[in-house]
Amino acid sequence: MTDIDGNAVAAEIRSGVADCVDTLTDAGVEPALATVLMSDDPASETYVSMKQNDCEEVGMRGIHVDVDDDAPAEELYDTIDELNDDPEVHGILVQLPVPDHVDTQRVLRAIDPAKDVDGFHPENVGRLVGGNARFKPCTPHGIQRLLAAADVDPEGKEAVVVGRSDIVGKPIANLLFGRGEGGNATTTVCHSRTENLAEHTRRADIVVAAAGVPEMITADMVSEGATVIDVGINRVERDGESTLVGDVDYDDVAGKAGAITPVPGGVGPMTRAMLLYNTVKAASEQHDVDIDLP
Ligand SMILES: Nc1nc(=O)c2c([nH]1)NC[C@@H]1CN(c3ccc(C(=O)N[C@@H](CCC(=O)O)C(=O)O)cc3)C=[N+]21
Repeated sequence: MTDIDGNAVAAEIRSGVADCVDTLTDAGVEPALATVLMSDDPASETYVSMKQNDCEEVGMRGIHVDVDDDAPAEELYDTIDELNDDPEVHGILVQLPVPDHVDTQRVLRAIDPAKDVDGFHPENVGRLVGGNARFKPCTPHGIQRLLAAADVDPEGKEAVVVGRSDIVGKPIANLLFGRGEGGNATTTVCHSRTENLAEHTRRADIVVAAAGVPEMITADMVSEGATVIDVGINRVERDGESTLVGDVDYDDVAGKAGAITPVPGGVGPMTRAMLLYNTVKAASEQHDVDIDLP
């Protein structure tokens, strides 16, 4: 079994992004990512600060806006409008989830599609489904890069996605069955109402676990030599301590899989790297500066 090292692949992407930042800066464009947080959840705070640290590492400008979690929803919509109108901001990410009194769909529609580096605006979702993506959503794009790094070409293979979320399950399925590099797999999407899940996953050459259920994928559910991509980030109590586990029972599955992504150090760092990638892409398109994307 090979571990697919997300930290290493992400570091390569960041290095390529840093070169793009230099090219843009030389052309007089200082690429900038704005993160917006309307939550007091400590995990969300951690993720946003990691994204800001990533910006710093590649020499990109990072702007952070905090909106009080019990402020009126209008305050978030106004913040987004201001960032849309600011020509020095190229990418906007509103950390999800937002509080219950805020309409998530309205937030996603409010972001200028040209600055929508998450790829969640309906226009960008439509383009992805139409096979003409502007910004590939960060986690699915990161997964494609991890498969490529592990020399796994999905073309003609059986891929099974477990989970049908808008941010991972749906877009990764579209990329896996779609035409183009990293696609052309025969793709099945399983979810909470799937009967005989294991029958599906056992047929898979590639399993993408994105259900949000801690360690639900066990060795009996995967075929010998399969590639297993673990998208889960679940904080659980183990022996009185809080630890991070994926949707895959790593210790069980590692002995059977051909290649597997660990948690942490697999998909997570790739999600963040592809966010930087989308931000330099956004800046290059907004200012018509050619860059060599990694
Ligand atoms: N608009 C929006 N876009 C997102 O992309 C988005 C979001 N909202 N809301 C929350 C989820 C979650 N997410 C993660 C990204 C990286 C790690 C990550 O880098 N994890 C590290 C370690 C994490 C740790 O130690 O806690 C790893 O897996 O190695 C985790 C979680 C992005 N999300």
